[in-house]
Amino acid sequence: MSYLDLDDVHVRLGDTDVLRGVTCSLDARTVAVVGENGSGKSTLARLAGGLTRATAGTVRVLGLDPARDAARLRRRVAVVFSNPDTQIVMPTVAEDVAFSLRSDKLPRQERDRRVDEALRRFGLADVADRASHDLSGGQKQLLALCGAFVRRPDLVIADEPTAYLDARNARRVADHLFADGDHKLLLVTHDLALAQRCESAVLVKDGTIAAVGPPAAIVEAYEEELAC
Ligand SMILES: Nc1ncnc2c1ncn2[C@@H]1O[C@H](COP(=O)(O)OP(=O)(O)OP(=O)(O)O)[C@@H](O)[C@H]1O
Repeated sequence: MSYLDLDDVHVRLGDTDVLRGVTCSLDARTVAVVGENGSGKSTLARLAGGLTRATAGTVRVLGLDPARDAARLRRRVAVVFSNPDTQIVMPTVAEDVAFSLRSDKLPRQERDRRVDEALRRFGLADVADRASHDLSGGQKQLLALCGAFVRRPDLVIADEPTAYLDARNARRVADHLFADGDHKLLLVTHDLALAQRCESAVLVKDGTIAAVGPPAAIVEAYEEELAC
């Protein structure tokens, strides 16, 4: 079943028509979103995450209407951006991960168990009590991911999550995003090798979806376009 259904969706921000009549139905477990700067990729990601509203058209994310089911959507969708500093809110690493579970109202023991498990999985157990803002850039992005995954989301939306990372940390972050699990992944990226790890890809052009298909074919079409 598709988890992102858009029907003739328009998004107008200020005096710009950022998305113009987007229709698509995405059901692959991992989907890359590629396209030139300013084409509308982040807006598409924010729309899917319920962070930006459609001006017109129909949006369904995991079958939910973001305009009516915002709270339910927030529980099931996690969004990760390129700059982890914008997502770290608590003084220590462990507190920051626990903060992600605040609305789940779990018993304290269960919450602590889930935080410990997530810290171990993301290689952050040794820095659990460190000040969040003292982490390296790579560790901060792992912390942002850890906070996203500890909630066990059905859909992870990652907008250029490896943009500021060195090759080793970029690989680590990507491996977590692609790790086996029940979550779907919508990945906005300029890293075309990373895009090709996805099962499907979307090419965004001038606020519209120019093509959807196997990543190799979409990347080839995009590279041809860039060469023009
Ligand atoms: N809040 C806003 N108000 C007005 N225009 C906006 C706003 N947010 C984005 N835009 C414009 O919408 C267009 C698409 O932006 P978006 O960030 O979705 O593109 P993108 O494909 O993700 O770009 P990049 O690859 O550079 O991150 C750009 O022209 C941008 O300037």
